[in-house]
Amino acid sequence: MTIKTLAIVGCGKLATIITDALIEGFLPDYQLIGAFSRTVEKAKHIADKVQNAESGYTCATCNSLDELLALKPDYIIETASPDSMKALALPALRNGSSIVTLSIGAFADTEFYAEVKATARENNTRVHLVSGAIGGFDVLRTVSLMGDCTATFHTEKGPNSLKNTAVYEESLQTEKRKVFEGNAQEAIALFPTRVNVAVAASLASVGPENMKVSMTSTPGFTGDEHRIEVKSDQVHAVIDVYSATAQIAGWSVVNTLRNITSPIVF
Ligand SMILES: NC(=O)C1=CN([C@@H]2O[C@H](COP(=O)(O)OP(=O)(O)OC[C@H]3O[C@@H](n4cnc5c(N)ncnc54)[C@H](OP(=O)(O)O)[C@@H]3O)[C@@H](O)[C@H]2O)C=CC1
Ligand SMILES: O=C([O-])CC(=O)C(=O)O
Repeated sequence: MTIKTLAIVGCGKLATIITDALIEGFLPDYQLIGAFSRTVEKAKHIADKVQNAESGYTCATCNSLDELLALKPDYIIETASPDSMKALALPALRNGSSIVTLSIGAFADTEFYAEVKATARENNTRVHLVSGAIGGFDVLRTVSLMGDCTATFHTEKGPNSLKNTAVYEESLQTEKRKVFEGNAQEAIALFPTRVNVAVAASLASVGPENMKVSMTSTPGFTGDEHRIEVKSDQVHAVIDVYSATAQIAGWSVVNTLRNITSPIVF
């Protein structure tokens, strides 16, 4: 197996988990050669981790996306935001870099999604939508291939994780309430970095316009509880995932990268 090169865009909490996993030996088929983030110190923090691990190669702190693209990485890990994914996807694919992304909400824009698919195909590159804080893409995709089906996504969060969103009110600290009902496109428009999972599940099944999404705020609730349900005339599948923190999303990138180079593919 030849070594694949990686670069990371968006050097926050999840990028740190992925970098630490690489340093700890979970990604032996990869070298992390570049990091870029809105705040350059954060990119430097990631690059320094790799340098300090004496990995025998250089990880560059990039001052712009163009600088990162110039490194011609085989894979770009996107752990920034749906907006940043929108800005980098087409230039990265045209550059010959495949993408592993957590900000799947970017693909709620169906025109953009179609353009990304066409560009990846033209450039012999791929976009990997990681399972993130959920799972079950296999069953969602399989059931939707078999014929008509319906799919719903419900998420439960604590009020503190809704602060700085349009639905937040102090009363949520004491009252349990449904704070959102709509489709996956409407959900990601209202919560741009909190329901990437709903868009991901919709793309794996009925599409962002047809996925019914709801969100409940529960006082004192810690973490996220996601329930995805897909129903057809033959199959009824329920996928429940509770996570106390978003760490599972970082590890899902590690899992996807391992799958890419593994002789056995899940
Ligand atoms: N699919 C899933 O299950 C999940 C997906 N996510 C997605 O992953 C992303 C990362 O999560 P997390 O690590 O917790 O978030 P953090 O806020 O810890 O890290 C994101 C980093 O990306 C940087 N950033 C933001 N926008 C840009 C941009 N346009 N260009 C370059 N850098 C940028 C931020 O910079 P600065 O420091 O300057 O703010 C920050 O350092 C989330 O925004 C969300 O979209 C998260 C959880 C689950
Ligand atoms: O962490 C989660 O449960 C989900 C999340 O932030 C996202 O999908 O963007």
